[in-house]
Amino acid sequence: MTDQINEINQSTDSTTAPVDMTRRRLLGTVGAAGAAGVALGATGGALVHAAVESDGSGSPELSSVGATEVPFHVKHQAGISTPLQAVGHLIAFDLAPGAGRREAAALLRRWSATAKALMAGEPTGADTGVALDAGPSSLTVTFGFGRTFFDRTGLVAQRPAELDPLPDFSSDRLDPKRSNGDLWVQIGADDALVAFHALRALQKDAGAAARVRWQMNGFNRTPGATKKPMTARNLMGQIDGTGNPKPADRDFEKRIFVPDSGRPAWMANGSYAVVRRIRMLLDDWEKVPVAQQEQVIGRKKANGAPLSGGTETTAMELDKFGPDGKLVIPDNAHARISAPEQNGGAAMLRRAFSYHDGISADGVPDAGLLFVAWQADPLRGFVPVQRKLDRGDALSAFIRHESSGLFAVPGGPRAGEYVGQLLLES
Ligand SMILES: C=CC1=C(C)c2cc3[nH]c(cc4nc(cc5[nH]c(cc1n2)c(C)c5CCC(=O)O)C(CCC(=O)O)=C4C)c(C)c3C=C
Ligand SMILES: [Fe+2]
Repeated sequence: MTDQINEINQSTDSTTAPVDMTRRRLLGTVGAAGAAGVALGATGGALVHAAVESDGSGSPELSSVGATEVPFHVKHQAGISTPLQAVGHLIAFDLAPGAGRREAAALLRRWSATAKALMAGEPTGADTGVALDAGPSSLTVTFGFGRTFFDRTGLVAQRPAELDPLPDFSSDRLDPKRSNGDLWVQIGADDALVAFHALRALQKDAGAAARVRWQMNGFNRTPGATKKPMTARNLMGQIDGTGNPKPADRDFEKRIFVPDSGRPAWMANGSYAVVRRIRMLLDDWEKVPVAQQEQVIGRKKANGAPLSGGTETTAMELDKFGPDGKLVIPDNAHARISAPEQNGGAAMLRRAFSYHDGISADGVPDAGLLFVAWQADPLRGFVPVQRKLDRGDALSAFIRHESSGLFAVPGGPRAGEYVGQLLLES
């Protein structure tokens, strides 16, 4: 068994190329989810692995989540339908004064080369050594363009209408300094050092061309931490991600990605990311009895099952009444209001990270959700749902939207190309 090569196709996502584990020579593979090691995350899958590796030195090495590699050259950029990782960094950049299209093209070329190397577990030119010893750890780096990018680069004619500003919502408490940005980078990895290493490398690549506008750091449960595969929990303790469109759904591609023939042409196979930093008012939430918390969401806290009965994956019965004559899933329950059938089919892929930035000046936890919603068109995904939530969601008493961004994320680069090449060389 010493030289056995285990190839495991981690992906439950038909739109993402298989994750490559061939670079590790494994003695054995023992997944917490069983030999195939497939676990459900918020987006429908997260690999759990624990394995013993021999490097020929006689000392066995533990090789676990670190061995998993997500490919860079794929139809859709990695980090959209990729299983949710344990660590995330979201960073927005503004082009520096004087930097235009030429500088932006050079930057995206540098960023793409760095992302490709790091996602393969390879060092970069001036490597800091922070990620030495670790494998790729499911690292993904995803790049997007904000509305202002097109003004700065003289590419307004190429700007998609989908990047029109999001409407104002009555419950918004947005900080403009932590909102929007010319460029957006999402980093995800199952190892914090690997994620930090990528973050530093990409920040250095920015050089004189772009400056960090804002940065947010998030996390999720570590793959393998639960006994069996589970959807993620958020900092309110709820199972969060159950109702997400699944890659196996017939209309998944259509809902989440711009078609191959879509317009503008440079956005073919791309997607639009709505990013909201949503503070959770945890001191208030944690005083609410669990039964009442469940009424707020419309699902059981322990297992995510709808209040109408069944298990996590049972469909909600929105018309079911209890013996008291009341709807068992209240009419202001978050899961009811946000359900596609209540919103003309509007759906999005929610791929969030939790965040915790300590205690804020007012003495309460600065913690919540780095909400990232993916869709082919924000006007048929996030916007109608948030409009409805804004009008009467029971959850709104316990959350506060503090920043917002909307980014056009082009399709994955073909071999030899960099991300956004079709736009920048159009
Ligand atoms: C505008 C979109 C949404 C925002 C903003 C949002 C914030 C938010 N949600 C939770 C917790 C849960 N959300 C759940 C379901 C759910 N939420 C949205 C949309 C937004 N949520 C959708 C489309 C759905 C799915 C509805 C469905 O198809 O049934 C759930 C239930 C479990 C699940 O399906 O994921 C929870 C829990 C928080 C804490 C939050 C802001 C901090
Ligand atoms: Fe939600």
